[in-house]
Amino acid sequence: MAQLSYVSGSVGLITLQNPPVNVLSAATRQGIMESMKKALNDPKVKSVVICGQNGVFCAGADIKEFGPNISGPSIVPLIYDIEVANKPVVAAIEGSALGGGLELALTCHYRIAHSKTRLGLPEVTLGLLPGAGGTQLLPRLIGIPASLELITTGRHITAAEALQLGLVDHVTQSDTVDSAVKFALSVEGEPLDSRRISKRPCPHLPDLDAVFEAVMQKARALQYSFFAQRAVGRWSMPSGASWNTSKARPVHRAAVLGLGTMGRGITVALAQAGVSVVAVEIQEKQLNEAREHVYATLERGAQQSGVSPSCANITYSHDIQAVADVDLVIEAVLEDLSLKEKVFQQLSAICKPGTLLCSNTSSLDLNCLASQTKNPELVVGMHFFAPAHVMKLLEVVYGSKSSPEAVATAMQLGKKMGKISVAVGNCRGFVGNRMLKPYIEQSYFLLEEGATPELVDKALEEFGFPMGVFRMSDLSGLDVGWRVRKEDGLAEPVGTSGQITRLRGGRRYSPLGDILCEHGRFGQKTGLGWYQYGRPGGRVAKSDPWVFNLLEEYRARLGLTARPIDQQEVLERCLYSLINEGLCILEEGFASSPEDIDVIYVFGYGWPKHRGGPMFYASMVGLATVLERLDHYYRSNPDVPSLKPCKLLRQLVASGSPPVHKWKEITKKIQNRL
Ligand SMILES: CCCCCCCC(=O)CC(=O)SCCNC(=O)CCNC(=O)[C@H](O)C(C)(C)COP(=O)(O)OP(=O)(O)OC[C@H]1O[C@@H](n2cnc3c(N)ncnc32)[C@H](O)[C@@H]1OP(=O)(O)O
Ligand SMILES: NC(=O)C1=CN([C@@H]2O[C@H](COP(=O)(O)OP(=O)(O)OC[C@H]3O[C@@H](n4cnc5c(N)ncnc54)[C@H](O)[C@@H]3O)[C@@H](O)[C@H]2O)C=CC1
Repeated sequence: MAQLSYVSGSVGLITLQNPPVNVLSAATRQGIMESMKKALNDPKVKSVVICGQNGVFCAGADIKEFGPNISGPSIVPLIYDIEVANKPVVAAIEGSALGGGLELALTCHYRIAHSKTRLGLPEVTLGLLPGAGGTQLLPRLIGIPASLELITTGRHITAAEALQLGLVDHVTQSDTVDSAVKFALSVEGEPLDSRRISKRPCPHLPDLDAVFEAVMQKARALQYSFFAQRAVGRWSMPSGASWNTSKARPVHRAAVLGLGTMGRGITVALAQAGVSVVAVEIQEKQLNEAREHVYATLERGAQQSGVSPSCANITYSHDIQAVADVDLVIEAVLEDLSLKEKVFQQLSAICKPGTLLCSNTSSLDLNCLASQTKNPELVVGMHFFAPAHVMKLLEVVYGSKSSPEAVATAMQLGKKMGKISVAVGNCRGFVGNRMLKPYIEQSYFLLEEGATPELVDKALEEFGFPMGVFRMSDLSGLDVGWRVRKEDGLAEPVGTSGQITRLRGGRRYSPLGDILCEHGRFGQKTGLGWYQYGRPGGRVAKSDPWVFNLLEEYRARLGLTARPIDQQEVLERCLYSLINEGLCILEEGFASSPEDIDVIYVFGYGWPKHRGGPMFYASMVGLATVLERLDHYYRSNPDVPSLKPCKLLRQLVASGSPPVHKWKEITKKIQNRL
């Protein structure tokens, strides 16, 4: 299971031979031990190279061997013997060096890796620690912060990253074993003391406590997130109705109305949950496309999960009368109030008594829709996120007349569809989109003041968002917000020579997003937005000089001088204004707990899970700090109301900044609406 051969006169080549991935089975460990012994005792051998057969170094311990009766030589003395060897030992790493495989490489005196190699300590994913030296050797080689990250996440890294970290000595594009043999020849006879990692001191870090505290905070945030995810199921409404006093109705048959982007995803998610669906679309072309799209998505999903597709459960129609006998309808027609009002009138007339009428609206007033029906208590919002069959989050929106039973039914259906459902009140943008508004607004203001989309996105991506605000806006389409701003009377044509006003209704307003849309730059779909994408539908964002010119001209037209803006300011302004809005929502009672808000942000908006969510993050940063910074920014921007710290934030700070799970005691006292 490990073979010793002799190459280039003085190199002993030990090849692990345990296909397919050369795991350290008992026989392989035995083989390595015996080959090492032979090579070290052989006077002809001046250096040793260890490699794996078939282009794979070693995938670690043989997981199949784990159990009470493990036999063969123990890995720790084996590894020790390699490190203390008095001839240089070089690891020739190809394919994978994982777990015990990487530990084996760490005991060698030198490491040469092929550029396509992946390295890592994935033990944590198996419920183990890298106990064969990994926890001790890696920090001595690459430092504590990088080791902590690799050990606690189990992340695999590329050879390029390993080289950058100092984990390998050299990366090659050519034959790894050849390179390692040449290298071994070049170091024969050289002193080895400095190459024995266990003999090195652990790198000194002046702020070691801070490093460990940051890791502990991450762990606390993940634990918080785990419980928050479960807490949202225990929903309550301002009336006092809650999950344990309200019974959900069974939903066997549901209808989806409007088979555009959202309706298709919702149809897929319902079918996958085993609910039979009546899918209704007025446009013949859209209906046919939707049928194909839904079928293909279900097929793909079934292939991946190994179950048979649920297409038999779906019937398609272009006639709204087809919804007459369903238990629940999810309306997903265009975002147009008069159209939706008409649709709700029709549904109320057609559906059998007791049918729940849900809307997927993202911004319209649910009470207006409910008022069009005979039974407004049966109307709730089911706000899915695109793509609806993938995204985990569902906001279940209750209007002023929604019955607890209707809310319970939508929550239960969401759960059945594999969603994390959060019950929220009916305010503009509900919870998630309402909080997004000040976040986006601040990012525009930062551009006016001197930032670039790249700078803002970098700060947010390094914070942990998968995409910064500008890349995200390009992905979801800039025209969507533009349409809403036009309807709200905010967006006015700017043109090239007209006067630009930056105050609307006494508030600061940035028309930058509107200017982009006036130029037909709607984001990825048009190939141009805050970045350029090469072609309509392109996905790779590249910096666009056109945007830089626009920003310069815009500032010049307004007499603004660009100033340096650092990442800290980006984070404070974008995140604290979003947090402030979340606290307003809590204060006003549109969300019943900080956990609800955090779950919405983690599962719907890419907030990094290891930072818990906006409310948890605020408490980690310190509510007093958030308050002080908001006060600071509001003083210099009195025309930006979203920077004005809300009452709840002041009260929380005045009460000694209690931990998140104690906020309810304070919010209960000041919730004054609904
Ligand atoms: C006292 C002695 C006790 C020792 C105690 C020391 C403690 C330790 O040292 C701790 C450890 O190493 S724990 C193991 C850590 N290593 C891993 O988690 C790597 C797991 N493997 C992979 O990621 C991929 O297979 C990999 C990326 C490597 C390759 O991916 P591919 O997609 O190319 O191939 P797969 O289809 O995944 O795998 C091919 C076949 O190999 C089997 N296999 C992979 N890793 C194994 C492993 N570590 N142990 C046992 N079998 C393993 C895999 O199951 C598959 O087999 P078949 O399903 O039969 O084809
Ligand atoms: N696109 C998104 O990312 C999200 C959209 N939403 C909301 O979902 C709803 C739908 O949005 P999209 O799917 O993006 O729109 P879309 O424009 O892709 O699809 C709407 C579909 O409704 C059809 N339709 C219009 N009137 C109809 C009627 N009377 N009966 C049956 N079908 C009718 C249209 O022909 C069209 O196919 C909107 O309220 C939107 O605000 C909610 C969350 C995210």
